[in-house]
Amino acid sequence: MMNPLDARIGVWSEAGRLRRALVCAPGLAHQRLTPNNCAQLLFDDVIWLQQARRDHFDFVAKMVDRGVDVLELPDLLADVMAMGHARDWVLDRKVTDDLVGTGLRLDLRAWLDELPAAELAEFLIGGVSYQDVPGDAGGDFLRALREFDPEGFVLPPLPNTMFMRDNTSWIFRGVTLNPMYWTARRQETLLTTAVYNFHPDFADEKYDVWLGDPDGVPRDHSAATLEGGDVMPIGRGIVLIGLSERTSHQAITKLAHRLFSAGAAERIIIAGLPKSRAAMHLDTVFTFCDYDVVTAYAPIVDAIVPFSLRPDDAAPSGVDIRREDKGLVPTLSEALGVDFRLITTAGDTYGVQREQWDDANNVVAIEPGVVIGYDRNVLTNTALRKAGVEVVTIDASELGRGRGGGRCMTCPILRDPLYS
Ligand SMILES: NC(=[NH2+])NCCC[C@H](N)C(=O)O
Repeated sequence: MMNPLDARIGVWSEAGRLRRALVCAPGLAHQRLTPNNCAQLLFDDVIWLQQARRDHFDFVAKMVDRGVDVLELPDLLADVMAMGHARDWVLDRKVTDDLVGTGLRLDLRAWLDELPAAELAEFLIGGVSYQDVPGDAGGDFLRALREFDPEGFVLPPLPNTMFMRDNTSWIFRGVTLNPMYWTARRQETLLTTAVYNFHPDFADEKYDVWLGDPDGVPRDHSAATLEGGDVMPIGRGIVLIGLSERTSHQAITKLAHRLFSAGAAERIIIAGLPKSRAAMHLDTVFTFCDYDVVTAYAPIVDAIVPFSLRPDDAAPSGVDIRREDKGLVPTLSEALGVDFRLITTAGDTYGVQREQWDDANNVVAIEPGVVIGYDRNVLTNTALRKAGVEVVTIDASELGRGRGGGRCMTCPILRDPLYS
C-alpha cells in the first residue's frame, strides 16, 4: 500500500494534521440571494458579500498560518475552464436541453464558449441570470422570459458551494462524487468533478471513485443520496456515516459494498439521526477535535442510533448489519480503543440551542487538538478550551447564514492518519 504521507491526496482521519483542503470563497452566487429566493437556496437570510469575503479570507489565512495548503474551487475551476477540452466537457453537461432548455441552449452555449475562463468559472458557480445574457442572444424567447420573471435564471446560482464539504468527500485513498439530496445543490458535484478530472493538482494522482459518476453525466440516483457533512473517515478502516435528511441508507450500503470489496474499509458505523434542519448532517451535531476529544450537541447525539456494517460473505447481501447496543460515543470508543471525552454544547436550555444552530459543534480540526470554529459560540469554545483544545475563531456573522461552520466549509484533500 502507498504510504499515505507520500501521497498528495487521501484523507485518513478527522483530526490528524490537515495538509491540503479545498474551499470555495463566497462570490456572485451570494449576491443573487434575496428574501424571496434564499430559503429555496438553503440560506436562512441574505448576506453582506464583502464582509463574508473578508471573513472567508481570514478563515483561509488562519489555515495557511498553520501550514495548510488551501485550494480555492473558483481558482481551480478557472484553470480548468482555460483548457479547451475541459471547458467542452463541462459545457456539454451543463448547457443541455434539460438544464437550460431547447430554446436557449445554442445561444447560451455560443456565448459561454467565448467567455474568458475566470468569468465562465464565476458564472458556473454564481449562476447565469436572464439579465446576464448579452445582446440578442436568446432572441424573443429570452426577452419574453426577462419580462415575465426579471429575477429568473438560465442557470441557477450555487451559493452552497461555499459549504465545500458536501458535494464530494474523500475517504482514505478515494473519493465520493456526491449525488446530493436537494435540487438546489445537485449541480455542484459536476464542477468539483471537473476539477478532479482535469486540474493538474488532481488529474495525475491515483485515487479511487467510491460513489458517483466520474463522467459527470447527470443521472438520477433516485434515493441513493450522500453528502460530505455525513461522511467521517476516522481511521483504522472505520468510516462513520450519518444517516440523515441528506444521506440515505441506500447510498450508505452502496458505498459500503464498494469500500469493502476494494478492501478499503472494514467497518462502517452508521449514526442514525433524527430528520431536522438543526441536524441536516452528522457534522452539524458532532465533530472530532483531538485524538480523544469530540464535541456534540447532546439532545440529538444522545438520540443517535448506531449500526455497524461489516463485510460478510455468508450474508445474502454480502454485508453484516448490526445495531449497536450502546450510544454513539461508547461505540466509537470501543471501535477505536480510545476513551473519548465528549464536550457538549455549553449553556442553558436556550443557549445550547442557539450555539448549536450557529455551528458550535461544527469545528474543523487543523491538527490534533487545534480546531477552527465560530467566535460567537463563547460557552462551547470555552468548554473545549478547558478540555485542552485550542480553538482558533473566525467571525460567524455572514458566513454562518447558510448554516455551516468550519467543517462544512472545508473539503480535506490530504489529512494524516491519527490512529495507527
Ligand atoms: N456539512 C454541512 N453541515 N453543511 C451545511 C450545509 C448548509 C447548506 N446551506 C445546506 O443546507 O445544504
